[in-house]
Amino acid sequence: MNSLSLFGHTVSLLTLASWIWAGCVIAWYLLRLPFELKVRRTRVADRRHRTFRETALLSVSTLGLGIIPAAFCLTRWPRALTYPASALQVAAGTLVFLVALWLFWRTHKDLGRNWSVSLEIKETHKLITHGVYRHVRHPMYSAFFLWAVAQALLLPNLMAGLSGLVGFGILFFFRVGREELMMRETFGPEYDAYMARTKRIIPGVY
Ligand SMILES: C[S@@+](CC[C@H](N)C(=O)[O-])C[C@H]1O[C@@H](n2cnc3c(N)ncnc32)[C@H](O)[C@@H]1O
Repeated sequence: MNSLSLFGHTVSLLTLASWIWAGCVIAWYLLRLPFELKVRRTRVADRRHRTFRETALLSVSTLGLGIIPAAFCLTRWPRALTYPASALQVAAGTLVFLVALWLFWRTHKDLGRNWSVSLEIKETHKLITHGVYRHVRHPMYSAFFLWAVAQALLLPNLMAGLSGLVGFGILFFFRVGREELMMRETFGPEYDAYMARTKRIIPGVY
């Protein structure tokens, strides 16, 4: 099945999957907006870790999770790497994106004013170890990985589908060690103990 009827119109599965991807990405930023407005009023104590390298990593991630898939949804480029969409794949991708959205919202609720896009420490920074932070140290990164998996399922194109896993994977693996070092420098034994009882992104596994 490569097309279906929606409100009397025939829509290809690929078009539907592109709309779902775009809708979930818009929802992601709308969910973040109130938290982003709130943290703007929180003063930063340490921004030594907000380096050019951080900006480069954020750009690579945005390219893989946003720009390349958006270009595919709008232009179908690169056509040669597209394969037939399957309804099961689109349904699974939608489900994974919904779980990612929930987890992303939950991490913002738990982190509150301690959240920042890049690596920094606020003046009133508190170590959060409750809510979803009880299960893993980096649940927001788990949510981003789920977005990347959902993208791979939703977009039947080898480049647009997999660019999220590559782009966010690069950000994660080059950032996570530095973030943990920054947290250990700030919170000392409290963070060491937290590290000893939790995994990074998958409870009990990694
Ligand atoms: C983009 S957020 C990601 C947070 C976390 N790595 C995650 O994936 O859920 C990065 C900022 O969150 C803050 N942060 C990370 N873990 C934290 C924790 N357990 N408690 C409070 N702040 C934390 C750090 O100050 C860092 O600059």
